[in-house]
Amino acid sequence: METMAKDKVEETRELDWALLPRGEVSQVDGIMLAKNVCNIWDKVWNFQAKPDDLVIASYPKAGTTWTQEIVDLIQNDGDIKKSRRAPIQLRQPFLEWVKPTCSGIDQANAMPSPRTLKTHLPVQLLPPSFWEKNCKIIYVARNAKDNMVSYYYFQRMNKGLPDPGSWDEYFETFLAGKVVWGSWYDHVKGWWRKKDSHPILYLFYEEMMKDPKREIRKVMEFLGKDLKEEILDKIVYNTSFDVMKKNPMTNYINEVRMNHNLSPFMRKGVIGDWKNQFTETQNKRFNEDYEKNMADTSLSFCMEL
Ligand SMILES: Nc1ncnc2c1ncn2[C@@H]1O[C@H](COP(=O)(O)O)[C@@H](OP(=O)(O)O)[C@H]1O
Ligand SMILES: CCc1ccc(OS(=O)(=O)O)cc1
Repeated sequence: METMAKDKVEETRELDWALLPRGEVSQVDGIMLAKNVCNIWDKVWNFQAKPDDLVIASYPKAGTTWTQEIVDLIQNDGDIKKSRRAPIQLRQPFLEWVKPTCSGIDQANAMPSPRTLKTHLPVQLLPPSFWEKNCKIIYVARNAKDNMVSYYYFQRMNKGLPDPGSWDEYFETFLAGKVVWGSWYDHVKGWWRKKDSHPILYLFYEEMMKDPKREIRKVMEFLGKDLKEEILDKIVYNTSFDVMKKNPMTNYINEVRMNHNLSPFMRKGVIGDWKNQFTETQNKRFNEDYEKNMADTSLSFCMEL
């Protein structure tokens, strides 16, 4: 009986999701953003940062939630109970996201300091008061191939974003930068340049995978904290893919616009998954495009182990 009821709930959820319309998009200074964000752009742009605000910035699907959970655990001295107090999107408002009931800006304005805020904005669209107040920023970047694959599956399951179409179509859309939050190239390069003149800790998903403790220690030092080795080990464990996948507070489980049956929020969490998705022709075409677009930067990425 109980199982049947559960099945019914699942079925209803699936139906509700199927009937939901896709989020519309528009542009701010040539960058594609959700239309409801563009509609309140003045409010986003004029957001008043405070000097003790911390920003976690990234291109979508680069390891944002992972970094957010690491930061929250460091801020709470590794206390799991405290970090599980609420879903990640309530603990750390998503600056440029608007829901029918609230916006990230309203959430942030209602929050006591010190605040940690998440954004996917390209560097030129970050509200100027973050620069004026000299706020600390953690940026996380991921290699473009895996980032593209992850974003494709996320757009499929998230009705808040445009329908990605087929993989072959999406491959071209992504390379052309015609996705929400703009071109991957401009995003990672723009934030990379900015770190020379602003307190930005620039992290890489691949380095976090290879040596999570080393990267978590970097974050801890950047935040001015000094935690014991055993606390660091606890944070490494609790922010591992397997543990975070089971954590209801890091999986957007109650987000009605996401269909986790189509693709879970914590999908694979590996380096090099692109090899299961790219055709040989696509890989060749990608590499040519990549070389051209990355010729003017010292940034480099690990694409496989
Ligand atoms: N603790 C963790 N370790 C490794 N990867 C993680 C992780 N938590 C989330 N991810 C991966 O990060 C991506 C989501 O990034 P974001 O939080 O920016 O949306 C997903 O990638 P995949 O789709 O490749 O699995 C997700 O699985
Ligand atoms: C539905 C709100 C939402 C949540 C997360 C998003 O991106 S990411 O997972 O942080 O990369 C986008 C929209």
